[in-house]
Amino acid sequence: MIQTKNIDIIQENRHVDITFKNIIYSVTLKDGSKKDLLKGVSGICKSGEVTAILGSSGAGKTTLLNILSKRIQSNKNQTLQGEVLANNNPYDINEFAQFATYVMQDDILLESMTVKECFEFAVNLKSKGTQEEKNVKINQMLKKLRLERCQNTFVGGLFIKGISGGERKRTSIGYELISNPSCIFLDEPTSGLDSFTAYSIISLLKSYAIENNNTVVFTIHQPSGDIWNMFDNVMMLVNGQFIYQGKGGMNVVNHFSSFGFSCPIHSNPADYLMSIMHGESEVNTNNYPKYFEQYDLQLKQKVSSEIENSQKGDYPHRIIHTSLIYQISQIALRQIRILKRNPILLRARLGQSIIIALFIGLIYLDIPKPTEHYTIRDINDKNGVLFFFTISMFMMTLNPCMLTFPSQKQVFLREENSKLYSVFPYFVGRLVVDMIPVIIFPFISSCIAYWMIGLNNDNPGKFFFFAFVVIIQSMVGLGIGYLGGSAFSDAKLAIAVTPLMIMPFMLFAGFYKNAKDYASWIGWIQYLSPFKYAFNALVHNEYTYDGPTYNPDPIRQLDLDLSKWEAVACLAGIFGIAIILSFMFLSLLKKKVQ
Ligand SMILES: Nc1ncnc2c1ncn2[C@@H]1O[C@H](COP(=O)(O)OP(=O)(O)OP(=O)(O)O)[C@@H](O)[C@H]1O
Repeated sequence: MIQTKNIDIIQENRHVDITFKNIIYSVTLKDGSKKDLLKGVSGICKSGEVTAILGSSGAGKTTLLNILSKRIQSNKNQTLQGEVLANNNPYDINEFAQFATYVMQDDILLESMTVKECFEFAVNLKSKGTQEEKNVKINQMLKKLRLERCQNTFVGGLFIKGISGGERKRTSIGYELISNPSCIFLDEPTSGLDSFTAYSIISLLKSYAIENNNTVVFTIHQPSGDIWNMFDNVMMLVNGQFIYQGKGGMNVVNHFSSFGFSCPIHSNPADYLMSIMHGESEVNTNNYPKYFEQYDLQLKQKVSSEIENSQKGDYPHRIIHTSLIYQISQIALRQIRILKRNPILLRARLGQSIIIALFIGLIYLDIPKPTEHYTIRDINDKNGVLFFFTISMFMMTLNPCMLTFPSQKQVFLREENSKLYSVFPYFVGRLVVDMIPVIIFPFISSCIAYWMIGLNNDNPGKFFFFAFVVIIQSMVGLGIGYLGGSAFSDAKLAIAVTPLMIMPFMLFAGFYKNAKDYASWIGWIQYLSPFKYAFNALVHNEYTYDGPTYNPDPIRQLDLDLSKWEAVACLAGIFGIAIILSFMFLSLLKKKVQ
């Protein structure tokens, strides 16, 4: 056992043979019928080899890869039978992460991180050694993947211009390879890339397989001749069944020519085989029974004996326990970077806080105090501005949160799946950093508007309590943003629905209608409204003067019964509940994705 300051690692034999026996996977469709996606397939992916899973579109390649990486399990809509083993031992999704990693087809990376920072993040959380050793690893990976030139360029995305598609794919692969897993599974690592980049990626994977006897398995659509020659092991799927499995190169060609399907000279074997495999042509589908028959006759037995002779023993256990504090600090540091690198968003929020505060201040400029000549309209104005503050501060936090939380959620799911960290540190690391603007901006707005409006200045405590309530109300906006972002699996739905769901609670704040006047069948909703509690706290703070107060007493008129601290406690409670629920949804979502 090797101990480092932050990490515990147990490492044993690196070699892993993945075997699977008689995998039958079927799903129940919407109309209640059953569809068999894999029909009893068995096979082996050996260590030190590159295994390519080929097949026409919809043949079941990704499904097989997902089953091997334990992302598919039986549930009420799908049944999975058969065995998947690593060195003859069963494993689950958590054990999978101890010796293997999965690179999805979509490159899910944070757009405002540079290539090098992505590697640093992964290496810090999933690798042992001193910082110097880690730096060496990072530089080696950058060199291997030919990413040195763009190492300090942002990954980029919708809002930030970044690296090219090929560089992005290599970054995604490097992000997983840097922790040096024994097995790597990749879903279509070459899709959308030019032939040279595709070739360089497959040759990198080939050398990764050879170097340490690692196991490399990927799905691929239409490999070029050069790429085809690099496959050690080829699996070909048609309609959820194998038509070939065994050594690559000429062995595949020879197998098909043995029963009359000879590849024309000068043709790329992969192109030829795809042409006799795809299901669009009736000639092909008529030939499928022949392919299956020949597989059973010539290859099935060989595959079975290879499975029998596969490596036995334990698979490597790379148990990595970085401390919770370390994980939180890494996530928080990354969040700070993201925050700093979205200056437009930050400046927009700052501008918004100042402009809204000035605007409110000018509209409600110098409302007369109880000692001055005032009218009932002045009290109404004051109620209005206090209520408007509770809404604007809430929405100013909710909106940016709704914009960023769902997109980062995908990154979280990917990284959690790779066991870089768990839900709790992610949550805390993010929350701590997201709270910074939530505290600063409402405070700035309060500083400007409070004095312009001429709110209660009996003592400095009045202003600070006002700012405090406004900040907690913003925190509730953040909590609800987190809740919406984690409860809906679809980001667009979350952005569209969450603000709409919030609107009715504004009606129950006790401003538009007196708190005592709601019908009993619906009045209970007010107790769930953060606007009620924030408004209640602000009203109590404002209308409790040391000297004479307004007449009639606005607190009595509004029937807001809670004391200011009781209201603050309820507000903080809503924030706490929103955060806990959001944490639970994120944990559930994680399980669902697996
Ligand atoms: N949960 C599901 N419910 C219904 N059908 C499904 C489900 N998952 C996959 N399929 C269907 O199963 C078939 C195999 O899907 P899979 O994604 O494995 O194909 P593939 O070989 O990877 O195809 P492609 O190369 O186009 O990505 C497809 O027809 C797909 O539509």
